[in-house]
Amino acid sequence: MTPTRTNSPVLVVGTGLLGSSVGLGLRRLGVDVLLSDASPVALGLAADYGAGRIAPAKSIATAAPEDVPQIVVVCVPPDVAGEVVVSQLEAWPDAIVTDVTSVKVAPLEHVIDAGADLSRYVGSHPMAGRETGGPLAGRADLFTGRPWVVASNEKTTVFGLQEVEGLALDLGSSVVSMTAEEHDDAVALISHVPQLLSTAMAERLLEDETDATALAGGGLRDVTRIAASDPTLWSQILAANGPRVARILRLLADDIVDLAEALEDMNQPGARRKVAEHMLAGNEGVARIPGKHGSRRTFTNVTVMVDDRPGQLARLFHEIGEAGINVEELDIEHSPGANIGLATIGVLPEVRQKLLDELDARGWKVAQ
Ligand SMILES: NC(=O)C1=CN([C@@H]2O[C@H](COP(=O)(O)OP(=O)(O)OC[C@H]3O[C@@H](n4cnc5c(N)ncnc54)[C@H](O)[C@@H]3O)[C@@H](O)[C@H]2O)C=CC1
Ligand SMILES: O=C(O)C(=O)Cc1ccc(O)cc1
Repeated sequence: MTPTRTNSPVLVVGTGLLGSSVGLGLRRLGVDVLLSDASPVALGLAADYGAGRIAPAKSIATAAPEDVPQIVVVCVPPDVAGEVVVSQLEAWPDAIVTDVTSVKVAPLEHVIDAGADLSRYVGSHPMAGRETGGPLAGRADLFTGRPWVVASNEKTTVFGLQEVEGLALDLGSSVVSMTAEEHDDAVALISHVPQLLSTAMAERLLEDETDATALAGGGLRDVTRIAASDPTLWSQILAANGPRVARILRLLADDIVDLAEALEDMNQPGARRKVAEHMLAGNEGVARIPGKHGSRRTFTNVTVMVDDRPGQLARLFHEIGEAGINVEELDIEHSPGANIGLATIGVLPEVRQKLLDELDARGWKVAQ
């Protein structure tokens, strides 16, 4: 077993999607994981699926030495995260306690207001998730390659920071340090508002009486993918970050009204320019989203038509590999009504021409 930064045992409180993923990831590294959950069903399922063993004790008072956690990871819904962090700080007076809640100011304020030991609480947030919750959705590799925010406070110790950063690194994440306020500002923009926009667009589809969705391609799918998220979890996340989210929503509403006014009469002076300026600003914004490995490098796409037959994608990748070209990004879409798939391959701009030549030489049809 590779040595880990995380010492055994780790206690995971809340064994849904996040908790069971933490457990599965740590078990894979050989770390001893104790599990606890208010729901016996969620707890039993997580244990049965290999996320760890059911914690025999709820506090240091009754725990055998081998069942006393060094670090407690609180993975419960946002509404109860603060109080669970406080109760875990009290139950395990020598442990570092972190939580993975999607907001960071509310749990921190709860710990401060409760007068609990702030020096042992280090809030954190892995920027990785799925639309479905519960232990069965857990994945050992959920955090691999994803940023994990560690939000220290004025009482945080070097030891506490090391413990939480070690956990994130062991689970394959890259650590990003910021304050709780900086975190909540950032997630309002990159996670909470996008969730609401996706939801609002998907909600418009309820008005579709002409079965327009049958024509839907990648654009609509990309924009509405996260509209399938869990309403209970998201109501709690949004309630804990309301004013920050509302501020950005209002700016967005201004942009949308501006666009609608231009579109209502495209012959009015400046209307076309206004639409073009919004499109250009969007191009600039999207170029800011980091690509692979967190770099801001952008890739150029080549879309290849692939027959919908077994083995065709494997052949495509094998041949690209043979040509010595690295695939940086990949997207696969089925063309509605046709027996072909569209494989969009992102490569470094400098190898684009080589890729086009190699595909052509091997008889592949390039769609754009
Ligand atoms: N779902 C996602 O994509 C992500 C969620 N998060 C955060 O992770 C946390 C957990 O979310 P999920 O795992 O998705 O939720 P989940 O619903 O899958 O799991 C939550 C678990 O907490 C348990 N629980 C509820 N109250 C409890 C209490 N008082 N004591 C002990 N256990 C309790 C529930 O029984 C459930 O098993 C949330 O705070 C969320 O903001 C963070 C990153 C991504
Ligand atoms: O929003 C995203 O990009 C996701 O991948 C899903 C997600 C949901 C909630 C979080 O707290 C963090 C990530």
